[in-house]
Amino acid sequence: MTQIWQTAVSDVDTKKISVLDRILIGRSAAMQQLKQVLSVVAPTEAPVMVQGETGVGKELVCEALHKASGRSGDLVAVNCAAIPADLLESELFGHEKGAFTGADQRRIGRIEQAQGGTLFLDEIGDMPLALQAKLLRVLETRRIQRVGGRGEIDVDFRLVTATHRALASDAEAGRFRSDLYFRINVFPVSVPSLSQRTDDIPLILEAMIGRQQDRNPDAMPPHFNQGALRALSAHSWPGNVRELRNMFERAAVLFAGRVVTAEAVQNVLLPSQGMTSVPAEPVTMQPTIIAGDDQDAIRTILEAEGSVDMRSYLRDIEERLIDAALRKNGGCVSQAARTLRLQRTTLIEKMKKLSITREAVMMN
Ligand SMILES: Nc1ncnc2c1ncn2[C@@H]1O[C@H](COP(=O)(O)OP(=O)(O)OP(=O)(O)O)[C@@H](O)[C@H]1O
Repeated sequence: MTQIWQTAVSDVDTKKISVLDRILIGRSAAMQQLKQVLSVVAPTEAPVMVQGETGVGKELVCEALHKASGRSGDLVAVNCAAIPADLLESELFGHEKGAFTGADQRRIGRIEQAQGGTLFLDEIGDMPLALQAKLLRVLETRRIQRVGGRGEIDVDFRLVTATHRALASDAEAGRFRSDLYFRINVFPVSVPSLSQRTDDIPLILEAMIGRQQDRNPDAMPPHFNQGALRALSAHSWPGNVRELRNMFERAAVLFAGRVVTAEAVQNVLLPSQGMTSVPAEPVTMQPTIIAGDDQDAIRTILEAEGSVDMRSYLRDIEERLIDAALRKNGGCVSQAARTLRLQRTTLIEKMKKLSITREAVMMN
């Protein structure tokens, strides 16, 4: 940390740190440094660009930043890569009734919804160039015009962005507007990868067990012994905390109420070295690949245990797919249903049955 930063963070607000601690689990040096930086920048209006590998917790950092900001409005998240380019403008800016075929009523866009709060533009590197120009204008004038609207509306929101792309090189190559890049990259924040903070794994697992018990107080959590924790620390975690969460969800089904050993980690929970096959977004994979991945684990567990609770296993897979589809589509149930190739009503029924709400999914 530079001298300037040391001076800035020496006076951090402990209340803000505790808000950040509740959301961002981890006491490693890398996480503590990140939380100190966030506590300084949270109450300001500076646009923040969150950088980091896939699954590292960029969206969670945005949530933490919003909660610690003291802003009274909502946190509104838009995944620019998940919304078709031709719909993104009206999603962000809203539209007036009759603005285009199918616009049978006025719709308030996400930017207006973030009034007084925080607008999180995830995967901003995937935003079409024409829309980038419109966003730049909003950031400069703090006004928007709904699609098909005449008047301008004042907007007050804090912008947080994230991307998996190398935006600086995209800007140099003309794939991303460099003026917008400089406007949004006022405060870059880098989230450390899980392999840089393996000390945090036990705490994160503890939090996951706590969350599982909140959801289902009768669930018997798996217990990771010291050997298992050492095996988890030695793993390379290319999918970061999302990969850890997926591993935990397997453990919760396959080792409910039982001890997880190093052997179980290596042979069942993280069977291939490096685990490069772990999906960043399980929902984007073909069903046969999901089945293939889990098949090895199921075969091993059947050999070791003689049985597996099929209903609970299938329920877990359904929950994971619905969770991932809702996240991928920014909480929109109709789009999530399309992603899962289900009728909207079927998805709603399944969500009710599994006690999944889009609000809970988007908050986690
Ligand atoms: N420090 C943490 N403590 C607890 N859970 C975490 C932490 N960091 C990430 N997670 C969990 O890991 C999962 C992935 O996090 P998130 O979606 O924020 O990652 P991301 O960096 O935005 O991923 P992507 O680049 O793919 O969009 C989420 O379930 C999140 O709750």
